[in-house]
Amino acid sequence: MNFSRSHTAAISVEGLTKRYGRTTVVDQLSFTVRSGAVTGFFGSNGAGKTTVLKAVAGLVRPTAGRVLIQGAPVVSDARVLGVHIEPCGAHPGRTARAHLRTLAVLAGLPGARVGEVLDLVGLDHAAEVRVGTFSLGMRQRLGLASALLGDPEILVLDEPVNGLDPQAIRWLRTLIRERAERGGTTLLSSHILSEAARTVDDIVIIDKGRLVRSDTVDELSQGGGSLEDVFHDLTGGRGA
Ligand SMILES: Nc1ncnc2c1ncn2[C@@H]1O[C@H](COP(=O)(O)OP(=O)(O)OP(=O)(O)O)[C@@H](O)[C@H]1O
Repeated sequence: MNFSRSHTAAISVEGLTKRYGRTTVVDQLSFTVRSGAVTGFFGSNGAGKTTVLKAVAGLVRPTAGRVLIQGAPVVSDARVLGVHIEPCGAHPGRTARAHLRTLAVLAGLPGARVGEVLDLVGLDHAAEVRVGTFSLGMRQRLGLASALLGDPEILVLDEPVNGLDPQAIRWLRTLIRERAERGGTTLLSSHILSEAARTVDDIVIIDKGRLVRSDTVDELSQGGGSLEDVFHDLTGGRGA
């Protein structure tokens, strides 16, 4: 099914600030994620990416500022927003199928969707296996399955290729690009800049919780630099 193409930004982060005690981890951050585009979200370790993605998902309450999803305050409709941020929250003693079934019931989604997403992420053979025995890559696949349950218009993924084997990385890239062809929006963080550069349309780079660059990949490449070069220039070579 195609997603409705809206002129509104899929996600607007407006003056987002998050402090833990006296430490400011996200500092007046503003950026938008275009509807129907794939946006890569980059920053060094500890730059604040996961905190921002959690705020987008409604899992972290901003100290100041706000996040809008399709122009409205944070939503919990699995058909609009699907999120995968590790840990995926599955009880180690439950099977993958039981975990997804519970999520489907809570989200009001048809039970048949569970088998579909297990197939989609290549976990059909492990559906009855307890999650506690899963490898990192299998946990990532389960997290992706959870996020994809509602075939959401907007997908938010925190380092989704972490732990995936080369076939799975290629599969995920194809899935994200096919979603974009249907008008689906994806915001993903990654440290693997060369892989991300093959997948994304737009980039957002943060450093110490602040925006340092928001651009399209086309504009970036017109400047002559690779994503990796630009990242290292803007973050002082601290590594992705
Ligand atoms: N619940 C919390 N309480 C206190 N500090 C926190 C909390 N969550 C995150 N932080 C701190 O906020 C900063 C940003 O963390 P965050 O996980 O958002 O960074 P990141 O860019 O995702 O890093 P990485 O690339 O290493 O995953 C870090 O210094 C982290 O220690």
